[in-house]
Amino acid sequence: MDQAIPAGALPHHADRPSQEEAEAAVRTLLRWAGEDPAREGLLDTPRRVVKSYNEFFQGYATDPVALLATTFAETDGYDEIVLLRDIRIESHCEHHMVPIIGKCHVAYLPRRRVVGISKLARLVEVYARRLQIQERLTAQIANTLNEVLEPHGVAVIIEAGHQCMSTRGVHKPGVSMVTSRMLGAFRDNPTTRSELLSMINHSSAVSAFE
Ligand SMILES: Nc1nc2c(ncn2[C@@H]2O[C@H](COP(=O)(O)OP(=O)(O)OP(=O)(O)O)[C@@H](O)[C@H]2O)c(=O)[nH]1
Ligand SMILES: [Zn+2]
Repeated sequence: MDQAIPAGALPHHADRPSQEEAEAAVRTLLRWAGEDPAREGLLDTPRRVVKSYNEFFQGYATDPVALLATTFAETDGYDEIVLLRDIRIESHCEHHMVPIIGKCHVAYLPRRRVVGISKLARLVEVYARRLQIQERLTAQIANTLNEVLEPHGVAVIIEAGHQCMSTRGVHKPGVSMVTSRMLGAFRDNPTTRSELLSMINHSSAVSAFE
């Protein structure tokens, strides 16, 4: 698991700045940008920004390991790939604090137990709602799933656009970054890996079942 930010870390520690301090910091940035924080349209902005940050960074308040605590053993021996694909990713880049938007595929090969599928999406959410680089986001999801479920294999693939590359800096819209973390059978067995890739690539039938 990541050394700098352990999966179970809850960085909402005792010296966390108060709501008032966070709002004052937003007023400082508004003044820095050339604005008057006292004008009518901006009076509520610090409160809204802090509320938004609370949502963007919710992931620090949840223990990802605890999310995967409920598992099911009555699977009649199901031991094929379980894949949740096209999970929307909304994260923020830790260098510029601007959005990373994309999608994520999470797969595992169950050993004995399976986890509720919503928990896979929640796991993605917990790590995405932190300041991230895409490589670490990918690795954290895969490592946590691997350590908690101890499956035969785990695969996480993320494709995302980084607004720090499209709306500022190098200004290259339409560029996506693709990262993957393959563990166990997905790493060692080419047949298992290519089965996963064909499952990811076949056209979706989900609208027929929703
Ligand atoms: N590897 C990786 N790099 C990222 C990610 N998100 C942003 N970056 C890059 O992080 C780098 C930060 O580089 P710096 O040179 O310190 O920052 P900067 O001066 O703002 O760089 P520019 O974006 O090139 O203007 C940039 O190259 C970004 O494109 C990510 O998820 N993974
Ligand atoms: Zn960035």
